[in-house]
Amino acid sequence: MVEDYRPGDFLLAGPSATLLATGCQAVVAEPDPDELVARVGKLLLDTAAPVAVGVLPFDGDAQPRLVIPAEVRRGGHARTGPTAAWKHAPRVTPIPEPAAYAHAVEQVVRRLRSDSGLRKVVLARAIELDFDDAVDIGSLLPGLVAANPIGFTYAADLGPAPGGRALIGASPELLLRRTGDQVVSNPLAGSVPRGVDPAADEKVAAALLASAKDQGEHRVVVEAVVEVLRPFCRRLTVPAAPALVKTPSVWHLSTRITGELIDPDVSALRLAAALHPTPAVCGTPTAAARAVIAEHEPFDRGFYSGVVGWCDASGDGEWVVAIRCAEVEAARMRLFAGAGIMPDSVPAAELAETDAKFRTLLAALGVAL
Ligand SMILES: C=C(O[C@H]1C=CC=C(C(=O)O)[C@@H]1O)C(=O)O
Repeated sequence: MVEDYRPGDFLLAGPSATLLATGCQAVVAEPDPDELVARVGKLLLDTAAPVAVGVLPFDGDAQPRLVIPAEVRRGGHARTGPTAAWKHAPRVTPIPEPAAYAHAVEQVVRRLRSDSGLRKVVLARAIELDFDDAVDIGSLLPGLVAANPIGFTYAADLGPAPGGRALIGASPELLLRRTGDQVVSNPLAGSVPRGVDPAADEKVAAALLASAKDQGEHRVVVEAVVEVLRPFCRRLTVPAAPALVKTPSVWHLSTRITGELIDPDVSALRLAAALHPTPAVCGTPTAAARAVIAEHEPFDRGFYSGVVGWCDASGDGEWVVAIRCAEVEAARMRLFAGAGIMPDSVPAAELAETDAKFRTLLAALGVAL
């Protein structure tokens, strides 16, 4: 099914299910979450479409893009495919330069140490890749799925632009899945680049699990997710300590939170909108962290660190955090990667972590930094 993706389609290929949506009956771009949920719900009933699909941006005032597709195909875990071979290396423009990012981390660390009200800020950087020819997203997706079997590979159309505009990525982070009255959220935070050989890899993973800085960085995310979900759930199960999960390039601390809804009419989209943005992509407290991000990131995040997924008329759905991704427009790709900054963060380590996060897409592109 992944091989059938065409520009303009929506794809979400996860560990157990794949969804490919084509065509467009309607678009909802309403930023107000309550209004968005209501409009999508009404359109799903009016059109009898099986699902709505799309993306919410990082910025709460910006327009989301949810689509009622014309046709939807669903299957199990996607089959894997070969990595695309790129003929020419792209021109690479970091935004900002790596040294400037490290400097910004240093300034945010200083701020976190002096402002007791601010606990965590996620600071991101971008890399622009300019190719000679328009990027063929369809040829990238099979390799991305193959390389990220436990993650969620996605491609979402971002609306009209000459040559199209899309968000593509492979996220390891499930924001929210609702199946009937059962909900699951699997926040990730606290990361380290994978080791170069098995022994080194084991060592960095053990160090991550033992790191007070990473445990603290993870804890604020779990606390925030629990605080949002608690009022909606009659039962919420939260493991006492995080587990380790790995992507091909990064180890993460991970907590799988499960719950049972009090009111099964609360949709997956409503819950995802309530959770977004968690401190895994923004910080704590949210408003203060947003302000620090606006001050230090020299670009608009757009849909990076937003939410991507689907929901149906019954309220079921699956929404993942839009990370390890790039916005693609014609021959240009803008890749994003962020890291959770804590008062004891080391700028060089956060820079290395974002480098490793970029590798999710760079590996699929066959591009080395
Ligand atoms: C913000 C990103 O990752 C988040 C998810 C997992 C681990 C993270 C971390 O350890 O900083 C981030 O919170 C990103 O990949 O751009």
